[in-house]
Amino acid sequence: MLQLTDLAKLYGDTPVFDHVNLSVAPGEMVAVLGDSGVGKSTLLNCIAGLDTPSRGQVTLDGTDITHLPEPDQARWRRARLGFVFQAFHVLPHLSVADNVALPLLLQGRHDEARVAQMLAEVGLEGLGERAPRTLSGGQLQRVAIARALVHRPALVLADEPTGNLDPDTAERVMDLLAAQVHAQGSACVLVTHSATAAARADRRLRLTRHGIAPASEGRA
Ligand SMILES: Nc1ncnc2c1ncn2[C@@H]1O[C@H](COP(=O)(O)OP(=O)(O)OP(=O)(O)O)[C@@H](O)[C@H]1O
Repeated sequence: MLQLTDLAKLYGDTPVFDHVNLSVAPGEMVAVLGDSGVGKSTLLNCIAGLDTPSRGQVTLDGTDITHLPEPDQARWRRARLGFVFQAFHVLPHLSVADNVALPLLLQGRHDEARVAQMLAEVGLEGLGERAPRTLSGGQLQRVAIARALVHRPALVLADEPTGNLDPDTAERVMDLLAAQVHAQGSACVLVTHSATAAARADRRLRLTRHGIAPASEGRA
């Protein structure tokens, strides 16, 4: 269970966001919508420990991430977190399979069967030896999803994962992400501008300067 308690990020006296309270259950996908610049990416980075909140707490399964010393936080990220980005961030000099294997290798684990299973789950069976540059955008995002989930993380953070994809591919990628998150029981926070992508989430919330609240339907 992911828990954000009274989380705030300020620059000087100016809040980007404040009073963010949120619980995300295992296997639940929550979409965070909000105007451009309201701090959605900053919120994800604060949850991941890549940015420091000015106030409040992030806990995952009872562990307070916000106040872990950096080496422990990095270990926590490697073991418990999967991240999917808009720009895929697939490493160009590694094969597709080696990209997917990366989170396992960073923990000193070799598990070819698990990598093959993930490639099959995202519909990339047989493409493991290919170089990323030979794949389409939709296929690259499938690689990124397989990589984000291969180590069975408790928490998956997705920042505009369909932002670089055409509408049909975006729908298929979101179906895949939602199915994987549900099947593996990971809590997932999805940041998106896309109403279609947000529709795949179990809940939709809107981030404002003053907090986070259920999004009114019909407004992305
Ligand atoms: N050093 C800084 N000083 C003051 N404000 C900053 C600083 N760095 C970032 N900001 C502000 O923090 C806000 C958060 O930006 P962020 O990228 O998280 O928003 P976003 O909701 O993800 O935007 P978008 O939807 O456009 O990607 C922005 O309004 C930005 O201007």
